[in-house]
Amino acid sequence: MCPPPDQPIVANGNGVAADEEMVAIDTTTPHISSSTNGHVNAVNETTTQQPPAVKSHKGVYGRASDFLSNTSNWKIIESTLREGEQFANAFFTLETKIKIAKMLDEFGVEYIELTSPAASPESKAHCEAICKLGLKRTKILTHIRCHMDDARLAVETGVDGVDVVIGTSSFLREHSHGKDMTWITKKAIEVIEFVKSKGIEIRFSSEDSFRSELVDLLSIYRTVDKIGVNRVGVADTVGCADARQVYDLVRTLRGVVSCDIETHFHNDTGCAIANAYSALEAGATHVDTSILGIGERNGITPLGGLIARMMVADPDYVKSKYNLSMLRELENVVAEAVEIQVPFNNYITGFCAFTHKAGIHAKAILANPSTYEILNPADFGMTRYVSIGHRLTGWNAVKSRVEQLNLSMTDEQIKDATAKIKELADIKTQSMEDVDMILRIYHTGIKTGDLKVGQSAVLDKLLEQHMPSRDSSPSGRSNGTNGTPAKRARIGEPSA
Ligand SMILES: CC(=O)SCCNC(=O)CCNC(=O)[C@H](O)C(C)(C)COP(=O)(O)OP(=O)(O)OC[C@H]1O[C@@H](n2cnc3c(N)ncnc32)[C@H](O)[C@@H]1OP(=O)(O)O
Ligand SMILES: O=C(O)CCC(=O)C(=O)O
Ligand SMILES: [Zn+2]
Repeated sequence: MCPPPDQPIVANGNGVAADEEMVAIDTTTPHISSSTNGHVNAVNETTTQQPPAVKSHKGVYGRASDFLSNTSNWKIIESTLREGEQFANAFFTLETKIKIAKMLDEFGVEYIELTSPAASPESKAHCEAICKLGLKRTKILTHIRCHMDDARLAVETGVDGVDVVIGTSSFLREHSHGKDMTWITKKAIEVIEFVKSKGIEIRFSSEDSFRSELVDLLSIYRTVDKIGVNRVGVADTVGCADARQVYDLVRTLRGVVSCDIETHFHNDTGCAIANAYSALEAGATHVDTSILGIGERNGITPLGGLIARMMVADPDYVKSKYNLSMLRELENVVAEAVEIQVPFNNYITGFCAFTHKAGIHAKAILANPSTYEILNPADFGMTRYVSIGHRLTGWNAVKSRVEQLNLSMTDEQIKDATAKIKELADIKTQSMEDVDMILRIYHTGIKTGDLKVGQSAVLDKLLEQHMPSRDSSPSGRSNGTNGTPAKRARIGEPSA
């Protein structure tokens, strides 16, 4: 089937190959999705001769210690409604919290964590209301201080579990709660035993773990493990840890406790996703996330970023657990609720996450998307685009458009037309409409014999006749969100 001439080109997507079989693209039946401003949508569906995107981690880089790795066996503790509420702009009404909680349930996260009922009367009421929703899959946790008053409130709300935290670094022991390790251990035991007596899950976490003494950490984790916590938590509260430090601490802890290990990473120094991955490699079982990474200061491991990372490690596992096509909507709902825009370079859903521009990239992407993509946009209900109306374009990308427009042109003619597109794009980015018009005028000129290859001056004249009032304002520019600003190509919209 030929694409309608007013639509951009789509090859059909395959992206990451899950096994090592050779697969390749069928470009004979291009699918169409709409775009403007010089973007070709490129998605290839039928695959033959396509190499695997990455070799299996263990297959290529296998290390003796990889028996510890949980990169194919991990759970999400989604904390948008707790850590996320600590984001400067966040004010969640009950209605918004319910909407987010239901969407997270549908997405498939294993846990959601809610703000402490001790925070305010509304926080307690919200916690109770969310517990009454009867979510299908997701368990509900609340997050409290290591304090009996908080614990009593928490167990009254109907939650499935309680996450208890207390700072163990000297900074927090001296300047936050003022308690020593003996007091902390005693109080932790009291709180844990109380929560356990109610028959719900209990996790104990040491805030600021990476600036705490290892001996203190291991001692308290061992104690709480012995009395039967479901999980211990490691928290990089100030975002100071690197992936190697995370690996070392979690691997050590894995040898000390038998319970699950939850991890929580702040992103102050840009390591939150890498640290979460490293923790899983070292044997952690749970990762805390928030949508778009919102949280205290610049936040924590973003849900979408973690998913992107884990898709590379084990796509089948991730796809089997989570409803990935919901990611974009979840992010949009949260972005709107906290009045921010989805960043232009957001993992998976950023407006240019699957847009390819340079001619060298465009040619290869059109031949096989795995050349320049490690993630397949179709897995997330997203669309791949190739941008063509700019000075970095190449004749192969233009050829795709020519074919989509069903114009009959030789390679030599396409190269000639490409030179004109580049010349014009040196002045301003060309919209898809501009590109189409240039190609059509070129094609007609060639057919009628008015134009020969290389006759730039004649082509200029024809263009002038047919496109006399071409808009010279910049076009094809995005405002950098995954929304739909008026003048830009509809980049990154979910595929039909
Ligand atoms: C790293 C994190 O993100 S941890 C989670 C952070 N979450 C929150 O803070 C939830 C929202 N917080 C609140 O609503 C309030 O801070 C409350 C209700 C928890 C406490 O409010 P207040 O009693 O007014 O105390 P305030 O917030 O000023 O100070 C914290 C108090 O908790 C104590 N504290 C701090 N951390 C802990 C802890 N992990 N376990 C036990 N006590 C703690 C401090 O010593 C201080 O006690 P103080 O009354 O003796 O000074
Ligand atoms: O409870 C935890 O493990 C983490 C608490 C927290 O938000 C932090 O330490 O940054
Ligand atoms: Zn945090």
